[in-house]
Amino acid sequence: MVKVDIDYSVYLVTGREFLPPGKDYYESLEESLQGGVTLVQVREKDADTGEFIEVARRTKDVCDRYNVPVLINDRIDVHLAVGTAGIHIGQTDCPIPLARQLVGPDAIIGISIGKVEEAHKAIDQGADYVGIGAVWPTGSKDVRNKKMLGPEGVGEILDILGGTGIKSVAIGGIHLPNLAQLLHASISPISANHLDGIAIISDIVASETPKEAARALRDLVGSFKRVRKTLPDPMAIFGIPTKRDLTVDGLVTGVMELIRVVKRETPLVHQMTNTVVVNDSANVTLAIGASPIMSTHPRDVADLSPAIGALLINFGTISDKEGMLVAGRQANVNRKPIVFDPVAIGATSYRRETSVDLLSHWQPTIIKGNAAEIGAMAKSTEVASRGVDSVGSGFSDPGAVVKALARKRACIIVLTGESDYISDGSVVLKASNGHSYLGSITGSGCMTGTLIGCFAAAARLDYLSKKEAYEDLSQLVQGDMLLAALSGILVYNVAAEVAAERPDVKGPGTFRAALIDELYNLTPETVKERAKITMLS
Ligand SMILES: Cc1ncc(COP(=O)(O)OP(=O)(O)O)c(N)n1
Ligand SMILES: Cc1nc(C(=O)O)sc1CCOP(=O)(O)O
Repeated sequence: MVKVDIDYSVYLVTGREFLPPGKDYYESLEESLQGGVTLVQVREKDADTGEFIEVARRTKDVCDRYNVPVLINDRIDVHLAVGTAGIHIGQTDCPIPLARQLVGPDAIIGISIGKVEEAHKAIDQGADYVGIGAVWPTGSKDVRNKKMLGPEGVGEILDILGGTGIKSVAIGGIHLPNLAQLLHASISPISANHLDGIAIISDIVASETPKEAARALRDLVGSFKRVRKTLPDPMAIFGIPTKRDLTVDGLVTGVMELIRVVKRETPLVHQMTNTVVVNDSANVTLAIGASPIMSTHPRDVADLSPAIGALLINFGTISDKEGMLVAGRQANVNRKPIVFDPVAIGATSYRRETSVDLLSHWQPTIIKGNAAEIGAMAKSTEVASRGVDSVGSGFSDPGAVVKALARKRACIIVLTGESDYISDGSVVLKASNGHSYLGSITGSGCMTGTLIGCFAAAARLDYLSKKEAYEDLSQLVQGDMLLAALSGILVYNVAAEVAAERPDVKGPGTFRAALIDELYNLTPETVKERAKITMLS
């Protein structure tokens, strides 16, 4: 026997107990193979040995017709009796070295892991692949004694596996609506290693139409893997959406174009923001030519999602967490950019917990914060917070902080301050426009988040309007989100400079009104003339 070459893309773990009433197991299995399942594990928790062997044998007969390998869950004796491609074992099952002796060198051995230490052990012991879980809660297995990893936890484990040749699938609570989020957000921070596939019970087995369920999963995983393989920069977090001139001049030209796109397309920007700034946020949105909608009810936000261009979630006065959970999840499902503004996250444990909860439900595209907020997200002790403000002199190396956090969170990070720092995990930009009056009006940072949201919507629309563009279901967002973040920062700060120079501006009150006027009147050319950008890496 030779070790079979396995495609882990869509790995069906069987579960006869989860079939819809009246659905035959073998019929469901065959339909799922027709839909594109690439690997099958026979998992029988209640069958006695004879029944397990019979189910495994018939399962293998069906899978053989589709050239799809079969593995056996836990039971080496059943694998040996039926002659399947290998086994899947858990942490408390037969240890890998003994299993290897029993199954021989050519059988596939996969092991369940949920911790970094278990990943190291799987490497040392020569596993062929690992099943990383549980990603999310699931009704298919009692995982209450396990830590839910979330996509970020999966990414930490993927970094350990990077370069070892060991394949990886994620398991637990994976369904079509959260699949793009999982694939994107689990790209590992250091080596940009990504999942080879997903292991699924209920999304396929419990479906009345397993062929369609399997096909949708297969298309999405296939597309994701194809995009990753063809990236010019394999370390990039985002699939490169469009050609980009990565020079300061090129970026400024891109910002000028996005300013025009906002005015032309008037994107609808859904903002769940705090009560202090709702009115100002809506006004700055209108001033640059976008259209605001400030809805918060969970039912309302779900219905709105297909129509919006981008979503801003700012939890300055958290009163609508349910709505934020739903809105973010729907934005991921509909592939709309999400700007997350974790206002004063370091100030209270409730804010920290809420942030963890929100970010385990959906993947942000851009996180924007001041030094205290970004410091809290990066678990840095360099900067402390007082209410919504930062105290102290800031980070010693802000560029390194935003770059590392961008890789860890698989999103763009914007750090605001006297100078602003923006990173997509590869490039780091420093932008140094602005005026001290911005520190004297309330909600200044929140309005920056709003404008970044407007430009994120524009960047997506701009990309999708290009001749060569197509909507790729495996990409959480498309469009140049680094450029969107830079545009929001530049437009806001340049408008502030122009406003502050006006003779009628006497202090924060007149400045606030003048700022909205200058956002309204701002031209791409003025932004070009005044932009102070440095590329740090
Ligand atoms: C691909 C894959 N990953 C993980 C598991 C879980 O296996 P295990 O920990 O042995 O738990 P049981 O499946 O035996 O309940 C799996 N089966 N497949
Ligand atoms: C069998 C299994 N093992 C898990 C682990 O975390 O090791 S989670 C799980 C159940 C996966 O089922 P579903 O796709 O329906 O969520």
